[in-house]
Amino acid sequence: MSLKAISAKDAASLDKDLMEIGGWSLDQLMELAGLSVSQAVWRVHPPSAGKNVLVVCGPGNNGGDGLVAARHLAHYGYNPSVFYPKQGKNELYSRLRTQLENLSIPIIADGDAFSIALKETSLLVDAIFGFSFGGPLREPFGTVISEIERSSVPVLSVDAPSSWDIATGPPEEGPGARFMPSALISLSAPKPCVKFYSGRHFIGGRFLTKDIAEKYGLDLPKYPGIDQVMEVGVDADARI
Ligand SMILES: NC(=O)C1=CN([C@@H]2O[C@H](COP(=O)(O)OP(=O)(O)OC[C@H]3O[C@@H](n4cnc5c(N)ncnc54)[C@H](O)[C@@H]3O)[C@@H](O)[C@H]2O)[C@H](O)CC1
Ligand SMILES: [K+]
Repeated sequence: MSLKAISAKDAASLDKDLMEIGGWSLDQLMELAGLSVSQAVWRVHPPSAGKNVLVVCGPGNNGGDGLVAARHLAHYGYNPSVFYPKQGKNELYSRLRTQLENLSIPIIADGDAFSIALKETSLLVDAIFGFSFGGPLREPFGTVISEIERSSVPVLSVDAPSSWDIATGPPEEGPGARFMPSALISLSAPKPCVKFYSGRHFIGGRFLTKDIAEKYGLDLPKYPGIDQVMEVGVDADARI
């Protein structure tokens, strides 16, 4: 099956609609997004495949999804750790950090500790940037993406492969030019850059209503049963 993609501009507008018209708070959306991420992790990498999961979080809401996912992963029996080099400043992120600390989930901010954690993990969750990424990578993220590219650890990207332009995909050169995660979970709807992606593809964020899907011309995924994720297809799979 294929799902219609949503541009970065429309994705931001859809989130605004959910919050301003739909009665949602950001915490709620992020909780469901992060829950979906944790379920996608379980699908691609059950604990029997290795319990160490390194969640790399960026400074925005994509990073927030990663913080939520790390908490759920701990409750599922994984040993998550979080690399959070540029920590989001607002109260929402600070509450999410407290929740992780109360589960004794290590939160590291230092590049050397990240290099060590990368060698010890069996899966990396890329929650660095989502649909608001733009322009050349600013440090420390160029170095971080280069290290991830060089490593052989499988990667699940949240919403978009970090460093890829949301519309035009991987950069032609530099960090990210060879970045191809083995799994991707698109939230609400695939982003246009999914056409450059090959690997397992999931959709998550089970909160869209029929009205909002129609307003943005999106498909409502038919999630099976109580699942928060649905596998879309083995190959890049989106109509734009
Ligand atoms: N509807 C949903 O499914 C929901 C999805 N969510 C997630 O939110 C992100 C989008 O979050 P946003 O805060 O708008 O932006 P990002 O996290 O993508 O990044 C912003 C962050 O990154 C910095 N930045 C941007 N470009 C660069 C660069 N070139 N170099 C370095 N840093 C950069 C910028 O300064 C900001 O700090 C979406 O993708 C989903 O994952 C929500 O959870 C809610 C519901
Ligand atoms: K990402």
